[in-house]
Amino acid sequence: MRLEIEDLRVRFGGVRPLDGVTLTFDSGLCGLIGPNGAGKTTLFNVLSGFVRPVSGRITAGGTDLLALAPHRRARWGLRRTFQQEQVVAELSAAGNLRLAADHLGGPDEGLLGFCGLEDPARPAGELTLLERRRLELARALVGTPRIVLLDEPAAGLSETESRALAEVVVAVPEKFGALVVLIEHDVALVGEVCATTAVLDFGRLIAAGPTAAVLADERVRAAYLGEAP
Ligand SMILES: Nc1ncnc2c1ncn2[C@@H]1O[C@H](COP(=O)(O)OP(=O)(O)OP(=O)(O)O)[C@@H](O)[C@H]1O
Repeated sequence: MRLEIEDLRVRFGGVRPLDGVTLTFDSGLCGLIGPNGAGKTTLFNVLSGFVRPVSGRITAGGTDLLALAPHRRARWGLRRTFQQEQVVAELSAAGNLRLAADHLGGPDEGLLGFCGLEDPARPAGELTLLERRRLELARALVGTPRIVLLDEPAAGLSETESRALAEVVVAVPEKFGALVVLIEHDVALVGEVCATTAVLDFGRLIAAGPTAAVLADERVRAAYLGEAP
């Protein structure tokens, strides 16, 4: 599933969170990194339809994504998670999944198990942070996901927990045939799990390609890792 973004521009008053971004995500698990305020979440918001760009084109597997209303993008197979938790504490894990599946089809019997949640009956409010993140991921995989946007799913998790969650994330592209874009602050984790990575800085793309080369790029080190070029 190829996602092509062309000359994308977003303005919030005088702020330009995306300032002419052209970028292709090809397939598999792709990293999206950059300093705070670089425009990563805004890009997800444009892709999922929460923010309308002033100009640009987005084509996903040949479909003009911007021409589709947000709910039609979801039905088409666009999924995302948010930085703020979406799970309902009073509902069971399975109940949360059913809620997400209401308009999107499914849920698949094995989805919670695939995400590492063994007890579908447990209320979400009793789950650990890692388990809730597993549930958020499961919610983003209901129906037929074609593009899955994950906005810092490992935020607040320990290193061990992040790796445990990443184990599931890396298995998503093959299992579902979906493109996964992962926003992640832990650059080491991105280096471990993402074959390709794109870097935003001040609303512009400063590097993209094979992750190892991108992380070694001088502009990336200067902008993102705080090292002098
Ligand atoms: N609704 C909004 N109104 C005005 N400015 C906004 C709005 N949303 C985001 N911004 C600004 O747009 C820029 C990009 O923000 P965005 O959240 O996309 O960055 P980010 O790369 O996801 O950052 P972080 O890593 O901190 O989540 C920032 O300068 C932010 O303050």
